Amino acid sequence: MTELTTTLTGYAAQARDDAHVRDEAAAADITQENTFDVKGLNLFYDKTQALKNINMTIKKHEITALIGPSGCGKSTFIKTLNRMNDWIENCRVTGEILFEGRNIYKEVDSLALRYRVGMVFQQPTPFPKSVFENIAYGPRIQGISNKKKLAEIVEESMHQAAVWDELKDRLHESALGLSGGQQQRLCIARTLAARPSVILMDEPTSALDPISTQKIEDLALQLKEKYTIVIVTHSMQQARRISDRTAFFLLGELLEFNNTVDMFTKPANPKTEAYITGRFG
Ligand SMILES: Nc1ncnc2c1ncn2[C@@H]1O[C@H](COP(=O)(O)OP(=O)(O)OP(=O)(O)O)[C@@H](O)[C@H]1O
Repeated sequence: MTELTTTLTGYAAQARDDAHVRDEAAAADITQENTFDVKGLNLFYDKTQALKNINMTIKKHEITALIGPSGCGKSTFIKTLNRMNDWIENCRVTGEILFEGRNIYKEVDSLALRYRVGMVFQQPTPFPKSVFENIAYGPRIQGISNKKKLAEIVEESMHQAAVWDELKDRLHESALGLSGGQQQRLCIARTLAARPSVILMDEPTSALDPISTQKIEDLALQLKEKYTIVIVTHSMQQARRISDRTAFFLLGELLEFNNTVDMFTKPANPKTEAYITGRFG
């Protein structure tokens, strides 16, 4: 099974046991200015420490880019934001992550959190189902069965993911027949259909051609009006083009975190400068 299939199967199983979490998700405090406040976060895989004392604020309706060389902890960090690391054996977290003011390990149910904090992966991961059923999957496991309502959610999500015009006549075709770029926007539509307030994107364009990449970047810029976006990227150009703030990770530490313009024009740390100018990594 792919990581995403495992994730959604996990959602479905929990959803059956745990219907009350929808109410909890809806009750989240949307008046908070910061989406995430990360305080003294450490993460260990067995005895290996992958994240070291991370302190970071992720602001609402901004795009925050996570950059750094391979193995520095970007994916590990982004997955802590919706507790996807819970499924990794021997993974231990200390410190605090507040989501909209509430501690995600103490005050928020993990399923409720994942409804609010959706994730898009590096490789598009459509299910072997129709375009429509891919997007309706999340709402269905959240308990929505009314056909008209499902059709509305599918259409709205596809509009938001800028894929409606291209795919409205292919709703009942297999999603596996779509191009990689269409599949990735379909996966974004599927994420949006679960009504999140945050979209986590882990290298969402690394498997795509330049035109599809540009479509996803344009889409991210549109989506930040309604959502908070966190994106892992190996592309300095992409971080510069679309993000409001950039976080530079090195060997599990957050070495520098600043607004993107300042980070790229006057980095404070010589190691940041060396990385963003391509001198290592
Ligand atoms: N499930 C795991 N078990 C043990 N160690 C892990 C696990 N996942 C990641 N690591 C280790 O944690 C460190 C950070 O990995 P992570 O995947 O977060 O880095 P990254 O910055 O996203 O890298 P890349 O850019 O190559 O994707 C690495 O040393 C990695 O080997």
